[in-house]
Amino acid sequence: MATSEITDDLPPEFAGRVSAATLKDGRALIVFDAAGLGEAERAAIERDITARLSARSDVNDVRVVMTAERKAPTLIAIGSGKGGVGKSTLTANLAIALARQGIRTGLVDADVYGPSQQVIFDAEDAKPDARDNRMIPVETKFGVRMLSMGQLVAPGRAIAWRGPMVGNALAQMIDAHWDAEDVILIDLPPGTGDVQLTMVQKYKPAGAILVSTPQDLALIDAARAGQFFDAAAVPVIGLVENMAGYACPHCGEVSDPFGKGGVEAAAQRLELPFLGRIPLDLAIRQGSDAGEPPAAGDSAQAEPFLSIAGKLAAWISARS
Ligand SMILES: Nc1ncnc2c1ncn2[C@@H]1O[C@H](COP(=O)(O)OP(=O)(O)OP(=O)(O)O)[C@@H](O)[C@H]1O
Repeated sequence: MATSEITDDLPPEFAGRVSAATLKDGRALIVFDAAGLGEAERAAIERDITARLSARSDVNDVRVVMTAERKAPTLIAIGSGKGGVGKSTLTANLAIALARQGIRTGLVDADVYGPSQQVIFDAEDAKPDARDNRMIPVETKFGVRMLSMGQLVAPGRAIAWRGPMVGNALAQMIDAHWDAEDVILIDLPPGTGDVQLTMVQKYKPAGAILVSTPQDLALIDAARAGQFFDAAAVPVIGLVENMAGYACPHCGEVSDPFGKGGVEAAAQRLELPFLGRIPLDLAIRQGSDAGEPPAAGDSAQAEPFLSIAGKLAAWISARS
């Protein structure tokens, strides 16, 4: 659906103030520059836009974002000491869970070595547009807009990038048109490399969440990543244990292939909050691979993500 078709339904005097108008899967998003307008006038315009667009048969949800007094979105980094521990899975599901709690959430996939968010979000073919030389995040069907390293380069090429290119790509994604978001989750590559350095030097996140499996080695690396954020004065919001407790789909018996409780014990030792435990569950992997992240549904697999998102939301609201 062409953008001009939704703006056609708005009064002509709004034209100069509408900085973005998109319609995807029935969800209309209008970003309105409300500079200089009073509270009552802004509210009246918001009501007017909502009423006009809701009247369309192809619209079932309208979001109007007034931009004049917007603060920059809160950046939250999701990191891990080593790869493959479920950082991307956690980031995607947390973003969706936050959005379900009414927090306008975006996602930046900065995992240069293995960007995977387009797959999880079922947005593999989406390519971001640009306006005023800045990228426009891609809409997804989960109410979370996103940008990914995987959208900037051909598959498999990113791994050859060197520091400055990585920093540049990160800058493009963070400086994009995040006009509609209050919070942006950043899926970092594992470890403490170029992306993390650029992040803390140029785009210091408000806080970081670290994810680890309960294995000793993963935990040692997670502690190291924690020290890195600590040294950069980025508060660690807490630790998440992933892939703990495997429930056999056949007999239901719960076993602990990587041990259990190690992350909670490590959090205690490091004097960091423990945010929750996500079981090793085939349905989580299958949902991610199929572009159906569990946090978007109401299955038991959604529950740990919703609970951790609730703690993150509380942390964010306590600091603002
Ligand atoms: N709790 C879980 N239960 C089952 N499978 C999981 C779970 N968490 C993650 N996975 C699966 O494990 C694999 C690795 O997860 P993911 O890509 O999220 O890890 P990562 O830490 O981001 O890895 P990388 O750093 O390599 O990108 C994926 O196939 C994912 O679907």
